[in-house]
Amino acid sequence: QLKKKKQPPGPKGLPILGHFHLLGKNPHQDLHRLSQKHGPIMLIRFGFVPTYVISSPAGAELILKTHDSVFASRPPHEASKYICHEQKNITFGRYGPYWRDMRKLCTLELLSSHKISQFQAMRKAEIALFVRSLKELAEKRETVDVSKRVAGLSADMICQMVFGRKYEDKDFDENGFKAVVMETLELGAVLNLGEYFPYIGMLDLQGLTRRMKRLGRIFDSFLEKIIDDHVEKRPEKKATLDFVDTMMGILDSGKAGFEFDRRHVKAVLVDMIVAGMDTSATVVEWAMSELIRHPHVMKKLQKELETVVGMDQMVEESHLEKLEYLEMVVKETMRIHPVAPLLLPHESMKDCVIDGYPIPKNSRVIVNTYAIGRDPKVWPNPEKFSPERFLDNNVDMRGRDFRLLPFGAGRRGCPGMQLGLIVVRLVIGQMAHCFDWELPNGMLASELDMEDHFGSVTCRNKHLLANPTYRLHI
Ligand code: HEM
Repeated sequence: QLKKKKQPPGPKGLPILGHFHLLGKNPHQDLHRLSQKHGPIMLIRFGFVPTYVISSPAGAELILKTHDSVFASRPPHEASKYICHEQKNITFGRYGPYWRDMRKLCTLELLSSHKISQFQAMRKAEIALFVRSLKELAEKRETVDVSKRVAGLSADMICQMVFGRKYEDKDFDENGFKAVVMETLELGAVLNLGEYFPYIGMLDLQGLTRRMKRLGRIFDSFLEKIIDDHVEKRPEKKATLDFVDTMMGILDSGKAGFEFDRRHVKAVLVDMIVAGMDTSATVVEWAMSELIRHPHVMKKLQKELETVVGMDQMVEESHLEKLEYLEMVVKETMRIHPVAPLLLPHESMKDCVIDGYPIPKNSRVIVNTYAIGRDPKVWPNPEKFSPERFLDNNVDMRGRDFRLLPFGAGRRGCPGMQLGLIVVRLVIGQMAHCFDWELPNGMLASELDMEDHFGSVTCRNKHLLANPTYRLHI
């Protein structure tokens, strides 16, 4: 029956290869351009795998809400196979009882409001250290590598939640902690021909399998060591259990109620580090870039901070609720610069009809939130950075409004959203409150390079450099 229906439009592909050749370094932008020509539901082919690209709020709603249960799986993912014990992680887990149980366990035990609030004091302490070190650089009139500093702060915060301590680069592997996480993110997003052409996969022409196996070994020995350390030092005396303590407690108690051993713990720990670390840092990096490029927006935000927080104290988490303009700045940043512009790939588990078009079982579906965020039919004047567009309209960014989906929506929506939003609002608010920022060497706002670097997390292509000046009265 499906075969009789008309396929969605799409560009002309090459025999066998399909459409690989149409995608360059920033595929979200290439797909955006193609969808402007071919429409909001577009069919392309990577090798033998049909891929449906959705670029409208109505299309996204059909995939992530109306037919959520059909599209809640992930395609095979080589990187997770090697690094996360045969895709036993949540991010790339295939839909099924194991993924459902594990996701529920993480949501309840690791990413709940209760757990997040237990780490509030840690976040406060880390951010105070961060501000102090920026203040020292400001006094010396030094230029700050904002991207690098924010990534460092985010890594310190997530490592303390997950492992109970910070890690210096040298503790991890000779290449450094950050470098290993970055390589994992890169391999997680790379177009891996092996996933599309099984025989080519066996040849490993891109050398990816070799790199993935090596990363898998590095992560594994690092995590084994950490787990052993935790098991040795029983956590009874600890006031706050980190993620390793919590997971090992569940493992020891045998109460998980599903297959749950060290492999599963390790796979999920990789998830938490990789999904939690650079996502939040990248939102902050983009927000600071836009605030520096738009001084009137920065001023308005600082005014709000002056009124709500005051110049004689730093921003606290308890202030966040009242910082409405800050919330609008965060929404506007994620509209124009979604850190996961194509979300993560979804896969259909059954044949389904979407807007009259047949989508067969085992197809890939990509929701292009970058295209939705820049569609003039959805957002008037979409290229303009203007937080005021969210004034008095209650557009939700938490998965209820399909015009703005920085965290996805539905069964596969981001389970770390609450934590991510606290961190990004707190760090952006703090940076704007404590400092004025200027581009270095008299660079004009219009000269700041705003190019994307696509990956599992789509960040700035070039680091953001800026000069801070301290502005608080304490
Ligand atoms: C502001 C920061 C963040 C943003 C913008 C973000 C965004 C996203 C997006 C777009 C997805 C994919 C949704 C889909 O495929 O439909 C996702 C999935 C996920 N995120 Fe986040 N995320 C953030 C922070 C975090 C944090 C802090 C954690 C945990 C520590 C986390 C853990 C996860 C996990 C485990 C998944 C996979 C969910 C699944 O496949 O079931 N994220 N995130």
